[in-house]
Amino acid sequence: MLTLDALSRNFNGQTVLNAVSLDVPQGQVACIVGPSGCGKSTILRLVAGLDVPDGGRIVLAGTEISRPGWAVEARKRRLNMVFQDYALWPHMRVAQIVGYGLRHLTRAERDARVTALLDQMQISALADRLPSQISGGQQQRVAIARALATDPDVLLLDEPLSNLDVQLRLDMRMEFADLFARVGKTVLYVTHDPLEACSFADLLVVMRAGEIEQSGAPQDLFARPRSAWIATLAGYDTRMAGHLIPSPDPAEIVVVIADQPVTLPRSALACEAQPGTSVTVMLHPGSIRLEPTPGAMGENRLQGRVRRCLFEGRDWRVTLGLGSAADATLSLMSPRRLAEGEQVEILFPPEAAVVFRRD
Ligand SMILES: Nc1ncnc2c1ncn2[C@@H]1O[C@H](COP(=O)(O)OP(=O)(O)OP(=O)(O)O)[C@@H](O)[C@H]1O
Repeated sequence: MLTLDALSRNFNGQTVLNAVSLDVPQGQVACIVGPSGCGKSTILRLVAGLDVPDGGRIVLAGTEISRPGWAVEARKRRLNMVFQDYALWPHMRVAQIVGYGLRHLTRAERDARVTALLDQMQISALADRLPSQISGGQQQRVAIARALATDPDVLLLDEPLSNLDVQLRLDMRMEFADLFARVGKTVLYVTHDPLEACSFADLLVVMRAGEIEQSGAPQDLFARPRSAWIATLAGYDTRMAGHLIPSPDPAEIVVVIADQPVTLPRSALACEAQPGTSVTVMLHPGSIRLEPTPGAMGENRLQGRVRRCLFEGRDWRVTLGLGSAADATLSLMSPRRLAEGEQVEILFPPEAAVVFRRD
């Protein structure tokens, strides 16, 4: 288990981490996501031993490794880090780079381990190349092979895919999912892309302004985001302003959006709220339909008029205006083009919506 216990860090009087607590069980992959400057890399640097906290402590496998004014040296921690720019030594060959941390072994032992690692990362053919003679994706693999060489308990990765092109990023997500499952290490992975994180995270940790806003299994977090901001990260692109009116059933809420009532389960509401409260109803475009879902019961319906219809490569992204209210819009993906000004009815299942108080 890797434990961050009320970890705090200040720079020049500014709080960059504010009492961050997190448990990552042995062998699990935790992905920290959040906007630039929220403190993600600061956490990695503290865990790596490149920095010391101002408050709290870090415990690895039951042993304290960091607290204010004291830290186990970085090289004595059983962890390795893969940096965003890979930090490969330019004058060394791939096999030398991977074997660098194994100089205490005999030549034969080291060679065998390096061969196995190159094989595992599918870069055996590159053993004699310099970093300048291999691609970004290959450099990435070398950096990971080097990090795995000393068999650390924890692997730290800081935005490892950010320098790769879109297709390679997608391929590497799959590779990471396989690799992490195979090596069984505890992994702390920093990214600003929640969809990248979802591919392989056991635990998704959403940070904002130096604090953890929500953490949990990606599926749970995406199904029940705790704030409108996390819902946006999770792809709930459609935001509709409305207000609550009394509901005849205590298990449900009724929200009026552009004069049209919709009924939702009370569990859709992220906080306590009384009738009259202004709320934002959020939906994933994928859960909004133009035709009734066969067999679905109790779908909500809203009438709207097409404002814009933009082609997005496969489907059309349609923006609808609802009623006369300027702020009541909705976007959905349609397999066919809709004409601007066309009147349409959309449907969505009640359990697809999440609702937040609008302050
Ligand atoms: N050594 C330092 N001295 C002063 N301020 C620092 C230092 N390191 C980080 N900061 C500040 O702390 C805040 C958090 O930085 P951090 O690098 O952890 O953010 P991040 O979430 O990793 O961002 P990014 O996604 O851009 O890498 C930023 O405002 C940054 O400017």
